[in-house]
Amino acid sequence: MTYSELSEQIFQKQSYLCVGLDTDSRKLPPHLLTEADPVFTFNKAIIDATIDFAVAYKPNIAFYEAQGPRGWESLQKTLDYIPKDCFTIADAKRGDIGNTSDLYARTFFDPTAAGLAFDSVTVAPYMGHDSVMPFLAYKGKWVILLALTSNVGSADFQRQIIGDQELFEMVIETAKTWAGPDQLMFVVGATQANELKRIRELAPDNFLLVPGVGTQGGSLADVSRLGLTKTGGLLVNASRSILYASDGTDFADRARAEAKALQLEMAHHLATIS
Ligand SMILES: O=C(O)c1cc(=O)[nH]c(=O)n1[C@@H]1O[C@H](COP(=O)(O)O)[C@@H](O)[C@H]1O
Repeated sequence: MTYSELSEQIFQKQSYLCVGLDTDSRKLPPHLLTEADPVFTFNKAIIDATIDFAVAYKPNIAFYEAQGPRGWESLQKTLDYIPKDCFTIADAKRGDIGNTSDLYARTFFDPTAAGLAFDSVTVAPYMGHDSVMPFLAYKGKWVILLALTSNVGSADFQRQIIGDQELFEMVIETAKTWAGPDQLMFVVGATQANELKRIRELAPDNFLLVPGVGTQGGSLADVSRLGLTKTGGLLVNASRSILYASDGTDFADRARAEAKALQLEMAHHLATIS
């Protein structure tokens, strides 16, 4: 999906919601456990329930890998089920020496080589340019680079001062020389809204993937006020607050209500940008 197609979807759906498919087999509604593939059955119901309100879906790969080969199968079926006009994110947080990153990129981008057909993958910047380039070699695919993450440990390295800037600022400035906003997004945690003004100065045109609203307590209002741009420029993720709103037979209805509430607030914020 291109930058302008993603932007169009946001204005069409009046939403920049990304539903995080962090499907934990231990948290599934009990009545689904007799299904042949409970994880896929759950994901299918969540996608059906939220599709009117979401522009993106982000399966976190850990939840699937932890299930062994069955998990990978559930992931493949889930990706195939997501409508093609939605942006898809493999939240894998990969990055390694070049030849290894090359295989990670194949895993998430190249169905002709037994891989998956995601639009994007999350990548850790720590190993530098040659660990990121193999992902960027796939034209039409996106790298979503960790900049300032939502967790407390983000202070350990990302907030350290190097020269006259913090490490996450250096990551953004340097990575911008590797690819344009048509292929590169940055992850900024919703819990880091105070830094969004500075981040928008450094990256005015890049999409930001912002996880951490809902269960982690980030504010959608603050993120939207400081992060929205004329093209949208944001994908705000919520996982647990949508997926596990209920573990009863009403789980999909409750997930839909959570997603709808976020979308309604997003429509309101979109109306404030001209
Ligand atoms: O890259 C991410 O998506 C990510 C980065 C970050 O800084 N914080 C963060 O929570 N995430 C992911 O976003 C999702 C957040 O889930 P909830 O807190 O349940 O909404 C999880 O899949 C996390 O792995």
